[in-house]
Amino acid sequence: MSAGFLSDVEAMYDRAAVNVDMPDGLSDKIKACNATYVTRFGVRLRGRMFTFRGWRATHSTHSGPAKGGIRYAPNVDQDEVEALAALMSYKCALLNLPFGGSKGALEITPSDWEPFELEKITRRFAQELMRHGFLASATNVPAPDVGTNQQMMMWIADEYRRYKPDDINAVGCVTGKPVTGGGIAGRTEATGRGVQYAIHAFFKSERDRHAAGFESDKLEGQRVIIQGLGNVGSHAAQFLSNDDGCKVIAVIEHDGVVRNVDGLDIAALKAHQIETGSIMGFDGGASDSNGAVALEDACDILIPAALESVIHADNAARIQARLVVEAANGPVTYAADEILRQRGITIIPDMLANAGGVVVSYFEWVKNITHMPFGLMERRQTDREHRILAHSMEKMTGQSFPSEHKGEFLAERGEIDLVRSGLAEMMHRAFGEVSEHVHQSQEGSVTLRDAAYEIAIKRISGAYQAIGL
Ligand SMILES: NC(=O)c1ccc[n+]([C@@H]2O[C@H](COP(=O)([O-])OP(=O)(O)OC[C@H]3O[C@@H](n4cnc5c(N)ncnc54)[C@H](O)[C@@H]3O)[C@@H](O)[C@H]2O)c1
Repeated sequence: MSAGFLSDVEAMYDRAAVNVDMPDGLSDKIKACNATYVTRFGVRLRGRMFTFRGWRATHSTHSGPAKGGIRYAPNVDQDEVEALAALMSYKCALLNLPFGGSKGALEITPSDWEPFELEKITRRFAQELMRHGFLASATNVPAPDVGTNQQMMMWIADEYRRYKPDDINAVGCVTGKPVTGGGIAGRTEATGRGVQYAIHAFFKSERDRHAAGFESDKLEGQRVIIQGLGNVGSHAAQFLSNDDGCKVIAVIEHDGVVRNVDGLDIAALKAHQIETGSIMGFDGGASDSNGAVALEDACDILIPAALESVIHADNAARIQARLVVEAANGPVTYAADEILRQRGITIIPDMLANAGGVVVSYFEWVKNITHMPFGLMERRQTDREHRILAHSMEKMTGQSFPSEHKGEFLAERGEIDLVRSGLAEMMHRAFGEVSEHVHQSQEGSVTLRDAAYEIAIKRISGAYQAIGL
């Protein structure tokens, strides 16, 4: 829990909402969280009863179902869940996904429990959610977040399926499932992949890149610092170093930081973390138990991918990165956002930077409720497409391109290719819209964050006005 997370999200909303033309009172309606369900349930374990506390907040249902992850952490609270649910509403609206926003949490330290105990607790939590209308493919669809994974999503889907055997869309009640359990290829790494695509889109945009002081559009050699080597952080770090040639010079975890100015081997560091339970002591870099201070190390791109409110009024003045990419939700407080803005440091905001997860969750949900395989698509060229292709081949090769070759132009693409290309397209399109909005506004006064909020608020307001609200 971080004090002020909800009020920070609301302050960011307010700063943008004044620029959106809305009828009186509608702005307050959009900002408010519709409903938050609090549950306390008992589970018999280790010969006694343990009571757990959980939340599921539905921020908006302007478009349905409400979508958002479930977090397992020891220090969660209602404000945190409501802040995260609000961010989900804005993220889905920005990406033009047909979802409202929701988020859930369970107050628990997952590592304190054996897998079979976690299964019992998760299934019991799922029962509470479904009984109270906070779980179903048509109304409320969770996904993984901090402390949860695809196994837990599968337990939730299975529990729901047992409870509602007559719901033909049962498996679509949750996303982020294993592929063999109705999931979709590429979901596990989707948020990290989306972070990479958001950075690609930024570097492709000359005006945004120049405004942040990046001359070249090359990512190769850019010095990156990542906080959090969990699902999102480890995938983003791997993609940026392996595919793009970035140098990940520091990885910060809850118990310290590992640095290497020549760039860390992320796969080896992740293997070390899995084996020992910590990144500390990795022999491919220098470990230091004072992790938080490494956010202030010199670098080009800083990627907080762990928790909210880690860049705040007390350290924002010392951040040296030129670009901050919010892979985590809410890592920059409202006060820090103002300081970074004044210092000319660019932020790719959370609702854009980490939207890859919900985009691919959307693909998974569509696959589940349509009961159609996603991908495995065979597409035959139309005659016209074939003629255009044949003509350009003739021009390129100087050879004639006979029509009997037509049969060779079967395009077959698997699920992972479709997921990746769909994600890339949606991330680039969303970045383009946000960037365009910034540059159509008065230069300097509107940031990428303001623009993202304004676009999202406008869409939600349009949906509410369409039903006469
Ligand atoms: N999983 C998703 O698909 C997804 C989608 C969108 C946004 N997010 C956001 O990304 C962030 C990370 O989520 P995740 O799914 O990777 O969680 P995760 O549990 O897989 O990983 C979080 C990592 O952060 C580390 N950590 C915890 N406290 C820390 C601290 N004080 N300093 C440094 N590291 C610390 C943990 O040890 C862990 O390795 C969260 O803000 C989450 O809401 C996740």
